[in-house]
Amino acid sequence: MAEDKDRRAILTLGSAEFAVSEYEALRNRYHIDNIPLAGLVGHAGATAAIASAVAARAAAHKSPYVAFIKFFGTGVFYPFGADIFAPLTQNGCRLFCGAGAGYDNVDTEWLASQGAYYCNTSRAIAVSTANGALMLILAATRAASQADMSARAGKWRGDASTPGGLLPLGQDIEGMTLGVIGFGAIGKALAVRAQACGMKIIYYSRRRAPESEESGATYVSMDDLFTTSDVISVNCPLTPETRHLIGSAAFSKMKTGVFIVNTARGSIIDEDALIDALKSGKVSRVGLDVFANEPHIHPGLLDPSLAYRVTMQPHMAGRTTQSFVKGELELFKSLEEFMRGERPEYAVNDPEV
Ligand SMILES: O=CC(=O)O
Repeated sequence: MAEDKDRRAILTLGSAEFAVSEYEALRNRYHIDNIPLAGLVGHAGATAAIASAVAARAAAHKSPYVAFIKFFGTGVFYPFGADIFAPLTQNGCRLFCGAGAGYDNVDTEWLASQGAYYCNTSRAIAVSTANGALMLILAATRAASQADMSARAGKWRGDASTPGGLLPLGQDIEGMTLGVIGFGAIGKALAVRAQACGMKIIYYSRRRAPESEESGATYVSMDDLFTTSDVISVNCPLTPETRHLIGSAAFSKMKTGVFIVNTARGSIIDEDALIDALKSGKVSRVGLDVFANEPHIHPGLLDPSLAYRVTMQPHMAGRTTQSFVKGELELFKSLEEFMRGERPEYAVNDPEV
């Protein structure tokens, strides 16, 4: 093994737990320091741990970290911006990779201003998240939440004393129009799956996808998507433009009885407006994997008068063993590309220097 001084140094928050042999191979080529997650408390704890790892390396006269990886399980330390990353960027770290698709809690613009890349792992979780969205589409259309509550309460198919009363018949999605908002890797994977179930797919995204990637889905305006969809699935990133994209104005354009599924980010939907739309019957049922104020869930969605029309999960759609293996491999791919002096394929920003 090369002397430590010859090996470029990487700092990680957490450690690989899925693509373990590939990680061991990296350890032979690079010097990797891990900050263990156990015992690390909150954003302040992670900030202090990174600062102290950088300082310890400098005190030992070792070359500074050139790359930083945050593994799965580090969402609890959000947000990741100047305060947490400055000790690294100030010492020349120019690659930041994070497990997961969303990067709404990472200041990628600030990293770019420091000359650093941020790379996500959105392809890795595309299949699992699309499967999770399809599961919620089926759950919403088949009234799965109400059926589950009724069975657990010993009420079989319900009665007047069960929230929602007698269980409604489910609705088959075959022949329904699915409106997909956001047509990245996840939206595309969902479109293919929903089509296999006989749905007609329309989508809206900032840019139309190349025809070869549309898999038969039709590009429409946002308004057309709102007015013609029987089921709407949110699959776009959370940005200042998409915050509360689905609010009272959007609900007023939708078909009465529409089904809504969100596996992207909670704040893309205005939850107060969603609760009003559920109460008025504009929205029939929803499948929610994400919430505006995680891990807290809007009390209106938990209220027994509505809960039976809401299938919910604690942000699980992208979390499978398989997607976590792929996610770690994507982190390593970005690292290797950067180490070879290339622009990493999964970089989401453009470093300024
Ligand atoms: O929500 C999950 C992710 O962003 O990876």
